Amino acid sequence: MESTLKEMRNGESVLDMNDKSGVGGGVEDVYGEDRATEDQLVTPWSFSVASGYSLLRDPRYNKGLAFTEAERDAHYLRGLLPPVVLSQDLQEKRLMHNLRQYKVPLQRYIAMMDLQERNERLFYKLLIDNVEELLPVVYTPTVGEACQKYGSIFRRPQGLYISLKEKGKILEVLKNWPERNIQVIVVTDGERILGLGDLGCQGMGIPVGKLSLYTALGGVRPSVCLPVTIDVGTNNKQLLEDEFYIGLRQRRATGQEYAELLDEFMSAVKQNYGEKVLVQFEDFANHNAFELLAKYGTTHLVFNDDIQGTASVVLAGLVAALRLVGGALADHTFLFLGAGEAGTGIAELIALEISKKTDAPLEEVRKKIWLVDSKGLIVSSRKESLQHFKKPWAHEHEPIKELVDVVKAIKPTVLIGTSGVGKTFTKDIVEAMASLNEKPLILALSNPTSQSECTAEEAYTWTEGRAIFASGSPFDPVEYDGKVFVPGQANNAYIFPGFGLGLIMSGTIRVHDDLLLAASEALAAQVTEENYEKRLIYPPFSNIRKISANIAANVAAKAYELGLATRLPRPQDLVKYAESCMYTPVYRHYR
Ligand SMILES: O=C([O-])CC(=O)C(=O)O
Ligand SMILES: [Mg+2]
Repeated sequence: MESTLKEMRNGESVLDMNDKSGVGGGVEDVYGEDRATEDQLVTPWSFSVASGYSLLRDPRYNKGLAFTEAERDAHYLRGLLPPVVLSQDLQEKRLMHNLRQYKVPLQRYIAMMDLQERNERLFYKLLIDNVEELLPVVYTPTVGEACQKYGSIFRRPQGLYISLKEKGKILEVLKNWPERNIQVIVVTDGERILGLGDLGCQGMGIPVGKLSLYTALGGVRPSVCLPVTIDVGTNNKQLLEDEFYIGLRQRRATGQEYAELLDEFMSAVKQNYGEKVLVQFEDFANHNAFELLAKYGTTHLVFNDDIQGTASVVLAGLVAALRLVGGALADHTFLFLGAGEAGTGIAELIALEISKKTDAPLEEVRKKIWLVDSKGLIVSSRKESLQHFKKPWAHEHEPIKELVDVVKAIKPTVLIGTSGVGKTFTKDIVEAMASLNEKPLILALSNPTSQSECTAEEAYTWTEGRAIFASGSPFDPVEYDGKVFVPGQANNAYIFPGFGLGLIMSGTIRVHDDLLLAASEALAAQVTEENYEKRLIYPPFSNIRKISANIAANVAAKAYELGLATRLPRPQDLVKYAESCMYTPVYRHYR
């Protein structure tokens, strides 16, 4: 009862299908999709071609009520569907209507995940066409709550789970995944999920969500994306006692045991997918995040979104904000609350940018950037007891404990929150910023919304409408004194999809800091006059596919310039090329 399912491409541009180096490239199989070449197909099981009943249950090919009469005849679907044939647009309208009936964000999340598992193209069509409405559902902030409750809302598994039980067998585990041609992996060990802490194995929501954005915002096709959660246990007592917890019920393995599992994973990835697969580290705890990036940065194509992606997006916002506050970056004084991955990552990229622009040595430039951690202002007298990533920021100053006193002493023009702790920019702190600056620049970056250092409304009201504000999680526009201010979302979702697309489409083999600067520059260039009028320092997400194409092009251009790109010859028009590589979610016709 098997039919051969062939797709006629309906206007979607697909990369040169015989060129495995391209985005989603590979060899066409009966699906008209790209699977691996024969010699790569060393699977423990074999593919079968879906038709009839199983076609309806294959989310990658299912179209539900949109199967045409001819398709219903050719693929044994007669009688398995009610008589009506709907257009994809009408399916979208119906689903959006249903989704809006749910008042509880988590219900919307579950409905979206169900759709992803049922009809992938329709899922991406909804997400792309309604990006501003649905981003907060499949991503920050709702994804945070979903991870907290992942065990009880668990339905079909998504992504690949690699736990201590799989030690010694990780290569085999990778081969269990149905796709051979993988180009982007997002991996977490769940130890620091957003600002919510250790969620263990339930952190899987994060790689799944991030990769949905790779496809929706960056146009990387879903079949080449692989979400991975490494489960080495959790130190979250509540989860360990939760009868619905889905992970290993033990405390976290550390030290050599941890390092060995990660090492086996990284080797298996390279062995199975080659050296051009991008591995994005997400939501690891500080110590591991910095170590893994340093360890694998020279041997693999790795990117830490929380350190590098966040840095690039924040730098873009700061550069854009100069249009509103005036001066050059070098004229500003920066103060961070939080000296972890995001804080030190952003600080370092700002310093690098200023140093390149002014020819001043990095050590000099760093002196205008101050960081506060849980013990207060980081100063040189603390140097011995500091973790290595904080040391560059230990400047000469007397110790100060309270943030409000630090603000008064350092007199920053820019205040950035990256501590993962909510409500820490209190009224007195924001007022102190307002008394020091005509237009105080305040970024409350911690996620999800519950961990935001202050709300948009607080930032505008406490500064009498003078603040330039952006936040990691989305806030609605705020009306103050007859004016409407639109807070920007300084979220790495602006950067990583386009950044990853740029790396993949150029066959780049290593991430370099200059590529992050190229991404920032491209993002900042997308902010328009109309945005600035609303005090917005990021372009709206509704234009994200165009923004991503521009980021991808600028990143690829820099990679070619640095000799890191292996896809030759270099395409002439990189923006056009990026656009031509992007996945579109319109249905294909099956013959
Ligand atoms: O997921 C987000 O919204 C941004 C991010 O990487 C984090 O907060 O860890
Ligand atoms: Mg993250």
